[in-house]
Amino acid sequence: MARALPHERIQYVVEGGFKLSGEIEPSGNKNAALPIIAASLLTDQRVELSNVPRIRDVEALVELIQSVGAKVRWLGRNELEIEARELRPANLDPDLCARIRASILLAGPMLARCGEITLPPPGGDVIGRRRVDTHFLALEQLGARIEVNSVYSFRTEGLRGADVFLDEPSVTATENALCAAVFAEGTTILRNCASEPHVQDLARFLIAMGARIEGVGTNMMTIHGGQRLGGASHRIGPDHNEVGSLIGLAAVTGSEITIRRAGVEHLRSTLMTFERLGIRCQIDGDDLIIRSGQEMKIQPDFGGHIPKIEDQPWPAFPADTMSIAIVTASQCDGVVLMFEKMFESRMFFVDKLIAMGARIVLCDPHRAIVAGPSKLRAAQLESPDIRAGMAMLIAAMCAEGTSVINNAQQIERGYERIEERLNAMGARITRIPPREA
Ligand SMILES: CC(=O)N[C@H]1[C@@H](OP(=O)(O)OP(=O)(O)OC[C@H]2O[C@@H](n3ccc(=O)[nH]c3=O)[C@H](O)[C@@H]2O)O[C@H](CO)[C@@H](O)[C@@H]1O
Ligand SMILES: C=C(OP(=O)(O)O)C(=O)O
Repeated sequence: MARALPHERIQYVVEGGFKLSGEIEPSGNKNAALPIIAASLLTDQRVELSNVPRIRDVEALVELIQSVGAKVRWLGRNELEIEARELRPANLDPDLCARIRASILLAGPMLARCGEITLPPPGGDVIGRRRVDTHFLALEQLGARIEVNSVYSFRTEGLRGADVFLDEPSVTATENALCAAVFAEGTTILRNCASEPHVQDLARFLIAMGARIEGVGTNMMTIHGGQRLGGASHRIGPDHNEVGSLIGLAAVTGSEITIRRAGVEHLRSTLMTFERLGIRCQIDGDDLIIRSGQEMKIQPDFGGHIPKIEDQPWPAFPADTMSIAIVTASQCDGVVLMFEKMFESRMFFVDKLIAMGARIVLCDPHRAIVAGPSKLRAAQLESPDIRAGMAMLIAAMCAEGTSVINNAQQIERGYERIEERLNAMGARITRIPPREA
């Protein structure tokens, strides 16, 4: 049985009102690293991954793949070596599986390599109902039998290609189906699939291992399966949600920063959304420069109508950047409707922003009207999930006084050494307990 990661409780003490300056590079994308680590189980050869974010979700998934027999070694702070010569489809720690959404990503690769796997239900951010139906739909059509009790048992006598229409473009279900399909005999067509940068990154990794995949970056991928996959070296792409968080943070604190290697090709919808809030970033190659003194004026729709910022499946504005857009809008001049269509609990954290002085009306679980700008006061906060936690950190950094963010381990599920990296640019965040050297 894997050694469970401790449930450490972490607090950030944040002194507000300090401007940032300097350069920062986003970490590797959490939601790319997780499926790519899981997909490393598809080969018995050596895989080397770089730019792997050293975050809690990654540490948890690393423990899980070790518990099924993979040999894993950190070669450097962000370099991971994985060798899955022999795998056994057992011994998964239910507590660890329940902590991360990505534990479900073991289904496709383990079905492919071992023909079976039993998984306790996955966890992840508590932001509303998290469906697994699309995973079952896709894997069943690719030849798996699935029994659902208190655990999910997946079994197959042999995966085979199929023409699969996903009932929704689920990110992790697309990733599971992709891993199963590259191993399956024959051709698979995945229709209505997700195409987020992390899905594309996984596909590129699989191609580097020898898979044949067409349509990467679109909502229809064709996979010619059955190739024996080999080892590969792969660099995880930058985290566009972290870039969005840094843009919001720079704007509300009136800072001037440069985000190096920002992965500009994947930022169009993000940049467009911040422009709607009156925040313009300068693109310089793959770097982004956010100047101080942004206009911060919400751009109305034609005719002066109240504009709407809504998340949608890729390539539209990503749902995971919505909480950041909300806190940023609270510091901009004007009114905007924020519309989050996916998770019914993700917006509840706005009550904390309201308590800090933000002018927000939560209309229903999916819609909030934000009227800005408002002066924020320091507060005692509790981070419910990764992105709300980051939004609170941003609020605390532009508030007057010293705030305390409890449950900051949630933030650390997705953002690597964030207090250290922001402090290097002038922030005043104290982590309790301090990090071990
Ligand atoms: C480990 C991992 O990768 N987690 C991500 C993954 O979770 P996860 O894969 O669990 O989320 P899913 O994609 O399955 O679920 C979200 C569903 O809502 C749909 N949808 C999305 C946006 C929108 O505005 N309206 C809408 O209806 C999506 O197309 C999808 O069908 O994808 C989510 C949606 O991007 C992200 O929040 C999570 O961070
Ligand atoms: C919802 C998120 O992650 P997860 O799916 O891993 O819970 C997120 O990254 O914002």
